[in-house]
Amino acid sequence: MSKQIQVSGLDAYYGSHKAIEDVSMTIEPRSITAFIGPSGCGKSTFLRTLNRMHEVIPGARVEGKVLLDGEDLYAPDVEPVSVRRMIGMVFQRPNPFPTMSIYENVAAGLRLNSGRISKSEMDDIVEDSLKGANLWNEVKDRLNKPGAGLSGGQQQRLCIARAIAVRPEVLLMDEPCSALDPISTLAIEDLMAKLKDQYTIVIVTHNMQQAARVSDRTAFFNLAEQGKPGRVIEMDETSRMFTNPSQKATEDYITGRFG
Ligand SMILES: Nc1ncnc2c1ncn2[C@@H]1O[C@H](COP(=O)(O)OP(=O)(O)OP(=O)(O)O)[C@@H](O)[C@H]1O
Repeated sequence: MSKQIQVSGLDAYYGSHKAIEDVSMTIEPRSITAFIGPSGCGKSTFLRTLNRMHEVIPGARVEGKVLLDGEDLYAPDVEPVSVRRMIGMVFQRPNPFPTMSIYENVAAGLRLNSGRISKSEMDDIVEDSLKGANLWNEVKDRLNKPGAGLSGGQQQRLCIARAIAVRPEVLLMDEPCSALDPISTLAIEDLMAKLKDQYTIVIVTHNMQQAARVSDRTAFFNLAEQGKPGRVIEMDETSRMFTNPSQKATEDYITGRFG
């Protein structure tokens, strides 16, 4: 259930504005890759090109290649919806469907993506997904209560349960903890460490300690200069990036000298 992503020569545009340029990287399965870098350098844009969410924005487009275990995600015969099923996404603000129950929130993605599923099969998947997201014990007695009644950290784990219910290959997380308190943040980080046994995980984070704690590899994005597109300055093992980066700009960013 975990696949490699290979990106080569990727540019992403909003209309005529080129937001990122010439990004190439390999994202390994069963590992966590972190994207760091100053605001506006294109981390979220790049993340959204990996599951074809970028093109949802009118006028937005991509050039270059994204391969999932060798398969071109931008080939003409590939449906963006099937890409988004294989490569799930968790956003900055927990966004459960507010009026739906906890159970229905987890089942929602499956109902959209799969054919008929029996009640008992659905029960099993909902339970497995909530267990997978470390939320089952907290909600098992109130599955029919609204998702909006959970705490922020619980809501984010509910969104992760919803994302994994469709059994994706990859989980993209765009600052998944930035709206959470430190305890909930640690719960999500523990969960990520557990999920990486099964999934390819990519996380955008502004929190250097978080990148250092959770990720195996880190990519540092930056603008070549103001007004120019963002690019990857350096990518390496996280331990090396944070102790002995090869680029001065990486070191300056990590040590808080800019950004
Ligand atoms: N929907 C959009 N329409 C037009 N331009 C956009 C859109 N979203 C982002 N951009 C532009 O693309 C560039 C990269 O933005 P992006 O949000 O990807 O950066 P980021 O590194 O994720 O920033 P942050 O860390 O602040 O979230 C910026 O110049 C931004 O203004």
